[in-house]
Amino acid sequence: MFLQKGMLIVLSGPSGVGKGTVCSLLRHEQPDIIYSVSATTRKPRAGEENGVNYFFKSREEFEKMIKEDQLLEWAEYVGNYYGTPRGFVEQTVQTGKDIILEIEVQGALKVKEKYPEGIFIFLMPPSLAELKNRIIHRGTESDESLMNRLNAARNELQMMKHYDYAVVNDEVSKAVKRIQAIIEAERLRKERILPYYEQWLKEEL
Ligand SMILES: Nc1ncnc2c1ncn2[C@@H]1O[C@H](COP(=O)(O)OP(=O)(O)OP(=O)(O)O)[C@@H](O)[C@H]1O
Ligand SMILES: Nc1nc2c(ncn2[C@@H]2O[C@H](COP(=O)(O)O)[C@@H](O)[C@H]2O)c(=O)[nH]1
Repeated sequence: MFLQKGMLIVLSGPSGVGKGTVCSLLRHEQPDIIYSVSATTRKPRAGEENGVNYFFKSREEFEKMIKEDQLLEWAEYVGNYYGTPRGFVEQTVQTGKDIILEIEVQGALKVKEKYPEGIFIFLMPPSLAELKNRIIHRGTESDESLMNRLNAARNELQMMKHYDYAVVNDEVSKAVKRIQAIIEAERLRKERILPYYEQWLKEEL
């Protein structure tokens, strides 16, 4: 647990919904937001770079990170570990900058337990059939991984109720605009409304 200065934003949702795609455009549109790079034991996909897309680790290295409490959250997802390096997130919010974590649902709910002041956004597919199309057309998964990811998606969709916001990714640019509206509203609440509210409570009537 750490004292919040910048906002911690969690973007989560089932595999293939478009979290990475939406985050790339958001990153372009909103360069003031910092992106957390996760650690994983998954093998790199073509074009992925260590330290840019993920910090790629062996299972032993990842388990050492868990033991040394280096991760803010971690989860085992369809056979691999994924986790958020704690130090970078803590330093970023301490310096007053907003950070976004693009993570799956089990990990997001762990962050919510530790850090309920975070902003939790669930990215939804227009339909399950479209979700399946998107993972297939990405062309990165084996048949087994595809089935595992779709099975996980059914459970993950039920966890949507634990999030602050649900955003449909029908069109990438529209989804990004919705997320930007959420971030703007949350910034206004935090910077312009909460400080006055605390002041009013101290006033003598
Ligand atoms: N709004 C959209 N309409 C059509 N296709 C989309 C849309 N958003 C993303 N896609 C496509 O869907 C596929 C999955 O997107 P992406 O890799 O961003 O998903 P993800 O949620 O990050 O997946 P994972 O959790 O597995 O990393 C990609 O091929 C991407 O181009
Ligand atoms: N709990 C966490 N989940 C993470 C993290 N980084 C990424 N992810 C999620 O894992 C799945 C699979 O990712 P893929 O790159 O293999 O397709 C996806 O939902 C990611 O968002 C993390 O640090 N913690």
